Amino acid sequence: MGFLMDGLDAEDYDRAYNDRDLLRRILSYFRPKLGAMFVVASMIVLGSVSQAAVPLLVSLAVDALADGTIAEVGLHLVGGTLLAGVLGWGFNFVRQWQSARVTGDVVLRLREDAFDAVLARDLSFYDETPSGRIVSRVTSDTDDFATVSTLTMDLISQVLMVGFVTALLFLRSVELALLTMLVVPIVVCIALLFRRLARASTRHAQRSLSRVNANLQETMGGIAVAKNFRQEQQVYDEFRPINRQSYRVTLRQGFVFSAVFPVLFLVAGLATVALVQLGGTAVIGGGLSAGDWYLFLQGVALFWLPLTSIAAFWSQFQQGLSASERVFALIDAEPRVVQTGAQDPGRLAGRIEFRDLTFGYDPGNPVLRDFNLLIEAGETVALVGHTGAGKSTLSKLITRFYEFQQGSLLIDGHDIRGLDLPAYRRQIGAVPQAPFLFSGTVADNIRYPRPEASDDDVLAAASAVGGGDWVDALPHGLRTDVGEHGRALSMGQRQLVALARLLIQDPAIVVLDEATASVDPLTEAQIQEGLDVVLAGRTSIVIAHRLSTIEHVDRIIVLDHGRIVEEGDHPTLLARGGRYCQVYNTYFRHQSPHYRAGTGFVPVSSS
Ligand SMILES: Nc1ncnc2c1ncn2[C@@H]1O[C@H](COP(=O)(O)OP(=O)(O)OP(=O)(O)O)[C@@H](O)[C@H]1O
Repeated sequence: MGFLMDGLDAEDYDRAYNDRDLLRRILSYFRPKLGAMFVVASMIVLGSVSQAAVPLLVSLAVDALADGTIAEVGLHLVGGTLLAGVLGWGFNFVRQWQSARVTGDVVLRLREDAFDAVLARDLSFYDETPSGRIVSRVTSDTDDFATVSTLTMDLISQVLMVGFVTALLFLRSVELALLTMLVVPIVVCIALLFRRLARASTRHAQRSLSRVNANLQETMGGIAVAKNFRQEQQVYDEFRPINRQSYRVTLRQGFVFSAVFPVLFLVAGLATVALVQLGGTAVIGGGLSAGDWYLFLQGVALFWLPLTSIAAFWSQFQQGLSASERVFALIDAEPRVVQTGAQDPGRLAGRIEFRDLTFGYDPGNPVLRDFNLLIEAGETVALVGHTGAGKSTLSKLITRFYEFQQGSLLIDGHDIRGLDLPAYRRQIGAVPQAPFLFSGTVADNIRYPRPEASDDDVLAAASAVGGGDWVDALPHGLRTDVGEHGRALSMGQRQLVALARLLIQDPAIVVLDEATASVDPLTEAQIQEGLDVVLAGRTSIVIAHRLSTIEHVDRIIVLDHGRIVEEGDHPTLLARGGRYCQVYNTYFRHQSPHYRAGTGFVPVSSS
């Protein structure tokens, strides 16, 4: 059991809604479709009446046969039965057509809402939630929700049908009708019990499916790495138990669902036997006509079918309910980054001040503790330090992707929490180590932050970066297709596109994570020139990996375990022989053009 449920826990943002809230929420999606739903409801009523009319007409025919009047009424009854059948088909057709439209529109809106919610989530949400699980919520869960609405319409139609048949049965024989009704509480109890089991097993099945999706998504994302290291077998070994778990959980769900039917059929079978016996005796004794008896037996079948399918309906209904619960939880997830105001920052000068700031991805385990740092407007600062020192963390706080727990972060003297976030972010140019390019042309990607930028603007930006020679080297210049994730361009070219994109954005603050991937010397020179152009006149925070960068910045900040252990410019820090020199010896020394293996160490004082 433990293994069966491994990894099927709820996500952090999952929540359980009570049935009433959930239904109210679902209904809010149907409210705009009231007109079409009215048509569907009318069709359901008319369809159920015409369906119930058929056995009634046949029972009249049986009575007419018994009392010899069939010759007079036969034709009418045949015509009536035919008409009821044709009308029933027509009503059903209109109902299906309209309900498909209602369902389609509702799912469309729900999926849009879910997608909007996904886009609105903070970066921390993506750190914690595998993307496959998110995809699963936006796609298959909204589909399951669609099933609920289709089934709900079916259920209403079934309930109406049961209502009509019950009325008919009571009209014919109160005793037999009461006997039939006796079984209803038993069926309802079974259905209710089943409802609980179904909901739990359905929830597990959905979670296990989203685990499969998440694993697939990650595998596809890292397939190149896996193949490089010949780790296909390991990837397969990881996938296998997750897939098998999904199989087992789904099987369990199937078992729960199928267990209910035999029980229901047994109850129905026993009731039918009793009715045949009692009804037959009544006909022989003359208390009931043959037609009525026929109507009863037909009626029981008509009566049982909806009841059993109502019980079976719970399974999918529960599936849809827990799916909608999952989608609503995604939509309602609380943002972690909370703005207390929406002050227009205007054009930023770019002064950044961390004041006694404490932050941890896990609040109980801070990465930065009472951290203080002042970066003046227009200053270029390089962050260096060993891996895990907190360099990226600083940049993520400046871009406001994460919420800090204590202290303050001031931008031009204003609390970052009080700024209009979209307006602030528009003035932050963030360049990750491996710049992400969207499918499209080089020009499309450069234009990305400002879609209305003219071709001349784009060309000017591209030319300003590294002299623009790199554009000529592309097969179709700016119209070159970059392929999925920019795969058609070299890493160096992608970086140049990202720099040109920054120029179009014209941010006040640039946060740049320098690429560690080595590029050829020409591209390296182009990137360096591009950087000089892009960073000029802006506040720049560079997570530095290149010697040429640290040699030219205004100030180097050496971080260690979330603390500033040294700061100053390159020559000063080198002369000091402190922590910077250790970092230099490890990461930058070998990038010197005069480097020979085992040489270039700067002395580090022992203190
Ligand atoms: N998304 C995250 N969730 C939890 N912990 C994280 C997350 N990102 C970073 N950390 C932790 O925070 C600490 C600082 O990480 P950070 O990424 O800022 O270091 P860094 O100096 O940028 O390292 P690198 O040079 O390797 O990128 C590390 O201990 C790291 O394990």
